[in-house]
Amino acid sequence: MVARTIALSDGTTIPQIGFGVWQVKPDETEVAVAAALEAGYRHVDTAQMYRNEAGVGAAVAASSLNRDDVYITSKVNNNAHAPEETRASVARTLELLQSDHVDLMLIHWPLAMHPEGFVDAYRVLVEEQAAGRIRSIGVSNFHAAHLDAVIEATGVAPVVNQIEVHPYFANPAVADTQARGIVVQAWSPLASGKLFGDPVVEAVAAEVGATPAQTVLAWHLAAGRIILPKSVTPSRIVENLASGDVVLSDDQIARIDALDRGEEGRTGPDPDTMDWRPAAHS
Ligand SMILES: NC(=O)C1=CN([C@@H]2O[C@H](COP(=O)(O)OP(=O)(O)OC[C@H]3O[C@@H](n4cnc5c(N)ncnc54)[C@H](OP(=O)(O)O)[C@@H]3O)[C@@H](O)[C@H]2O)C=CC1
Ligand SMILES: O=C(O)C(=O)[C@@H](O)[C@H](O)C(=O)CO
Repeated sequence: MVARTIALSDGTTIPQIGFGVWQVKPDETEVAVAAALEAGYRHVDTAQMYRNEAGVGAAVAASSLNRDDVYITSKVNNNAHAPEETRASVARTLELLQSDHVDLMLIHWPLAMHPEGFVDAYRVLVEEQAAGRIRSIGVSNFHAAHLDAVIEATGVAPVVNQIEVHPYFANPAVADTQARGIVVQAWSPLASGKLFGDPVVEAVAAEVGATPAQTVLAWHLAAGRIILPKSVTPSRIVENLASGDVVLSDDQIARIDALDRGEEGRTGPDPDTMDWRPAAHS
């Protein structure tokens, strides 16, 4: 398959298909990421919150690939927005990844009850980028006001905004993000599995001779979004990467677009009310 990359506003590029590892158990992460690298993925999406950065780092280190052949994203945890905590958390991420840099570091959630914290954390990411420990800076679960706050405070625009997007939730934040020249990364691109069995998805999949998962992922790719499908099943890991070869017609894309359920389609928290602070970095 053709390796797809997307150009980011800071002059770097990112593979359009990444391997997501939320809910991959820490002791199963190295095996899952090794399978993904073997299948041909060159982009892994982890987070301090997932407690599996060590498995990602171990898989890359044990592979025959060079560190620079693999694009790794992590995310600052919700309990690390104070500047000294952000700095320490980045250092811990690099230690766990066995690397002197992370390709992309995101602010994971803006947090509804602590509106200033994410701006402080973002300022630290700008410093860490200048020091070479972070190649690119991004955000996650940001709405328009959050995006404007970090851009106004630092003059540095995030290169990506990782948000929930899938056929059941088109997410108005997509347009707000793209209007600022920021690339959208779709989290839960398969709606965490809730799309399987949908008659429209099944019908389009049959028409193009692809699986339902590949069809939904191809729908995202056609819109220019980065996707982060997660699987611990080796055959699905291979199947999902092959979505890059699936081509949908304008009519098929429009039929999948029409599945949007608005806010009812969300599978995860709303960033405007999300205020969860998990336990400290492992
Ligand atoms: N920034 C944020 O706040 C968030 C980021 N994310 C990111 O997005 C990634 C993906 O999100 P996630 O919610 O895990 O959901 P996905 O939409 O990727 O769906 C994953 C689920 O679908 C199943 N699945 C995967 N591929 C197939 C297939 N080809 N056929 C049938 N079933 C399949 C998996 O099962 P199995 O593993 O058993 O094969 C799993 O149950 C995360 O890993 C994380 O990187 C997610 C949530 C929030
Ligand atoms: O996976 C992530 O990155 C998350 O932030 C999620 O765990 C999120 O907190 C959630 O609950 C999604 O349903």
